[in-house]
Amino acid sequence: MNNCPSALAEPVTDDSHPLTQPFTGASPYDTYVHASVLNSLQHPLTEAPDEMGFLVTTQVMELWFTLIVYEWRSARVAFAKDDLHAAMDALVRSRRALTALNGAWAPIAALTPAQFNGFRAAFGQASGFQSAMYRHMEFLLGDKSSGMLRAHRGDPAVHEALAEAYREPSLYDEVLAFLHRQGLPVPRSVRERDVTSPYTSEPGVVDVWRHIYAGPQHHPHLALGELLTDIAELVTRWRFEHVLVVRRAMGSKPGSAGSAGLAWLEKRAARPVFPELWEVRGDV
Ligand code: HEM
Ligand SMILES: N[C@@H](CC(=O)c1ccccc1NC=O)C(=O)O
Repeated sequence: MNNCPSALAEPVTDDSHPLTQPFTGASPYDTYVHASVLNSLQHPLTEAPDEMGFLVTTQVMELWFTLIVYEWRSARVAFAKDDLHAAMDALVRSRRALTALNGAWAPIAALTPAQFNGFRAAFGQASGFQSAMYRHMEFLLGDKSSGMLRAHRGDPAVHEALAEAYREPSLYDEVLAFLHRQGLPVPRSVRERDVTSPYTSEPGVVDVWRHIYAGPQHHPHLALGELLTDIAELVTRWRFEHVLVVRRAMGSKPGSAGSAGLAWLEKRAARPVFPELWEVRGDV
């Protein structure tokens, strides 16, 4: 900290200015942020002018995935402790991160097939399909899949982190357990379900949300339902934006990971997140 009241008024080009005195070693900024590490991780494989934007966009999205996973895991812990305020605070932070994530498409949203082809061959079989942090997000949403976990077996550290998320209850499982402890009749079959199986819509859970949505409009449980709906919508918007970017850059060619490409992604994007929160709307 600089306590000299006149320091900011002096021209910073002056060699004696306190703001421009050299640091010893790395700056405190770099020590904290590791900007020099982050900014040394861009290694395009071609001279194609659009590759850097594609690489940085992907890296930026990975960082947002990390933050979203962090917030959902915090929310899950808070629900387990019946701390609705802490859980909602984490979910609100995750909603802002999701909004930023979705804004991150901009640099690559209008790649032409020729621009994308300029570097596509260079990354071989690499694909966002192999993103462990994206898969962690899906597992937290309840989208469990032993096959998607198995794909990471070759990388033990990554596999173990994902395997833990696979074995643990999802964020939505913890929300339903919380609502049950709040006195709402979440069916036993849901509370005692095998949490490693993918979550699918349950009529008894639609009933719980119907009770909440038909009740007082300023109840905290309804605010929770709306916050989860915002999150579900933003995840679905990310998936549909991805579909549009893919359609524009490569049409219906097969994907680099070996999927059918567009048709496969369209099917995945159509899966509802927190299904009962969408079904209940037709019942209120
Ligand atoms: C021009 C841009 C992009 C194209 C053409 C593209 C294309 C594809 C395709 C075809 C797939 C299907 C899997 C395969 O067979 O490869 C896929 C999956 C995926 N991509 Fe991209 N992608 C693009 C940008 C991104 C970016 C920036 C991210 C951010 C990390 C990303 C994340 C993912 C994820 C997470 C999946 C798996 C989706 C799932 O499992 O449902 N993609 N992408
Ligand atoms: N699946 C894409 C490749 C791809 O998207 C990708 C390749 C390397 C690093 C990140 C990627 N991002 C997202 O899928 C394709 O089929 O071309």
